Amino acid sequence: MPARSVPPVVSVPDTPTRSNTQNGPASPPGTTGAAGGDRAAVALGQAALPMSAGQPLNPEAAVSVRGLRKSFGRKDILHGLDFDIPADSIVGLLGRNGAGKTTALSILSGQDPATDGEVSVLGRSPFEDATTASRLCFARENQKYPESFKASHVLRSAPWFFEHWDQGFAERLVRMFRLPVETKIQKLSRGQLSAVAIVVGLAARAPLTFFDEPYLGLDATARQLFYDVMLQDYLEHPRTIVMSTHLIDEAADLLEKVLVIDDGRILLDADADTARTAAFSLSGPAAAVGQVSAGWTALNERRIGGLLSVTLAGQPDPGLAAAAAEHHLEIGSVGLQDLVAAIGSRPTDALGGAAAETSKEQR
Ligand SMILES: Nc1ncnc2c1ncn2[C@@H]1O[C@H](COP(=O)(O)OP(=O)(O)OP(=O)(O)O)[C@@H](O)[C@H]1O
Repeated sequence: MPARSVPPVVSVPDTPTRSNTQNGPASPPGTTGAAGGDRAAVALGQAALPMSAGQPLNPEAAVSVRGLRKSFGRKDILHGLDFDIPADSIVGLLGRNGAGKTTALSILSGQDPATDGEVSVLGRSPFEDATTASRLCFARENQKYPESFKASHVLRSAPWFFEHWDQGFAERLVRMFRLPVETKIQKLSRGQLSAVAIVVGLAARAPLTFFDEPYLGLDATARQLFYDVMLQDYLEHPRTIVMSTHLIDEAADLLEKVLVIDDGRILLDADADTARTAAFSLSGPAAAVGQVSAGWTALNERRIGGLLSVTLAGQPDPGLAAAAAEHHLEIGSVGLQDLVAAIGSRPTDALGGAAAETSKEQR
């Protein structure tokens, strides 16, 4: 049986990924002969797939991006992104190191020009636009400040930049994060620099806030404090918050929508609930896992000795559940972190290769 590369179900809408009729072995007990890839694509759903190109900008969205490209010299970093960020939501921009998250945020915040494409932020083109700049806050730990600046200077000057700045809230945050406001910023630890960014990002109450990995250097207690206080303040003062993060499971409960970016491409664009049910795991003896998962789209696999765990797109149907039970295989849920790791772990030009290899080895 020839191995076949499986198209990237998470980034190619409506593409059947495999058909048992064409490729697979006999259907496992309890399953039909219908294409598992179709099932998986349906289960991932349109809501989980990246937006298709060619749609007009969405005037209702806080951020609307079409065909966004960015190159540095000859190096292409963003390869034509299409996505919307709904107003009054908390959105996670998720992806591995070097995926292009900061590059995208720099463009959305107007600090960098796009190489190509359309970008609408709060209804305007953001690059070097003073109106947009006055309505957004880009909070990051490596923000540049004048050499002599202390956090107290930052907090005193913030009201000039942010119309909705809440000084009392800023002071409460300073106490919560134990920020030494009279120490020069240059002397602050990485965690304290993150705390400065968090205080500014939250107390600014900007209509649109970008947090770029806001937790760098923060201990677990401080990170939880940040998530709690952000959610509380967001509920009291709804606004649009976009947070790039690697610590996905920590932040998962906050997120209403997730955008997964990898190698400058959007791999997943989904509301968080859809993403949480976009995949499941199947584990047990490798041969049985291979047999039962044949026809399903494998996003990732882990092998330890003779045991295999595969992450499969979609949700288990009764046929798969029965086959898994018969072979004493374990079906598990896949959290957001694992889903992102699974879809981001495959080479972009070989998505599905792991699945094909898995199936091949079984035959
Ligand atoms: N000014 C620049 N010149 C050349 N290449 C750049 C520049 N800025 C970023 N890059 C490259 O663009 C790619 C994406 O970087 P970016 O910082 O956007 O990734 P990221 O997803 O934020 O990563 P991380 O999670 O590690 O912060 C990387 O390969 C990086 O080396």
